[in-house]
Amino acid sequence: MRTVRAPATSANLGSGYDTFGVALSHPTDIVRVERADHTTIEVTGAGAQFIPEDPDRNTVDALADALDGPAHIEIDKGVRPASGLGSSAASAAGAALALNDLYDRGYSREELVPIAAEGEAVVSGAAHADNVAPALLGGFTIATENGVRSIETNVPLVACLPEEPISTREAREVVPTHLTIEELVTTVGNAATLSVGMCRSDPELVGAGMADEVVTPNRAALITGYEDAVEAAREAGAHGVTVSGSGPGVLAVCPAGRRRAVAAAMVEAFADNGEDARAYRTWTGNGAELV
Ligand SMILES: Nc1ncnc2c1ncn2[C@@H]1O[C@H](COP(=O)(O)OP(=O)(O)OP(=O)(O)O)[C@@H](O)[C@H]1O
Ligand SMILES: N[C@@H](CCO)C(=O)O
Repeated sequence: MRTVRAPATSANLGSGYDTFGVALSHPTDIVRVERADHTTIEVTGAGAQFIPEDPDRNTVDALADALDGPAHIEIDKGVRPASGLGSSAASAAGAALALNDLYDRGYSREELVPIAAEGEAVVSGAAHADNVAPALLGGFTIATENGVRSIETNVPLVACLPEEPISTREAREVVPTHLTIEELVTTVGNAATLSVGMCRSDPELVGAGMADEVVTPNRAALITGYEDAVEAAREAGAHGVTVSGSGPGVLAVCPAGRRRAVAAAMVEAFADNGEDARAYRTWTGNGAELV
């Protein structure tokens, strides 16, 4: 038996669609694996009622196949599904690390990233690695088709989750398929600024680099109360605010001492729009770990 704690993650960070991701210090999923003749899955915890235990529809079965490691897999969800905090990726990363160790497959964490990304394809239709990369490696990650890069960083964050779920599959349908050269230039500048900010653990630079006018506005339109939440967070001291992953979660970066105020302001703004929301005061964190 192996047990892994795997973190929530936030992908895109505005300017890094399908590329950037960060691990959050909490919430986390706990994944337990035990050798078995064939794979079975048991899910408990946050939003468990919305997560299929049928192996063909759960992210973790693809990993048991890829690692040739049939197992009874117990997932205790701390990361609510369809929230924008990489719920499916937390389970996939946790199962990948646990099965790799249980069956002594010897893959490095970097090598496990594309394997875990295949689990994402089961739920979103695309094997994007921007959640599984930080869930496995921790810190800030840049996932491209040429591989994944990661750096340790220390940035205060608030993740606010409205109740109304949004599925990644549906949110990918509103992403534009083309952009202008002006939009490309602006996006490159913002993404580079954000990367420098992460390298320096500088929340102000990270916040500036989160700006995005290409993907984020279309995603934001799916989230009731988004504009008000952004405005409230900024008034409370946030340096930058964006859609977390495919939403409906909203991610704010702020000075460490402003997290409580930013969290309260966002929850109140959603409530004013008739949306229940909860906020996590968190930091960039570590990747999945055996416990
Ligand atoms: N182990 C799992 N954990 C969570 N969700 C799962 C799992 N296996 C399958 N799913 C399904 O995946 C969907 C949630 O994944 P989705 O990518 O939409 O959300 P997310 O991972 O919270 O968000 P995001 O990727 O935008 O951060 C739900 O439909 C859920 O039933
Ligand atoms: N990059 C992905 C993250 C969500 O899984 C998206 O925005 O669709």
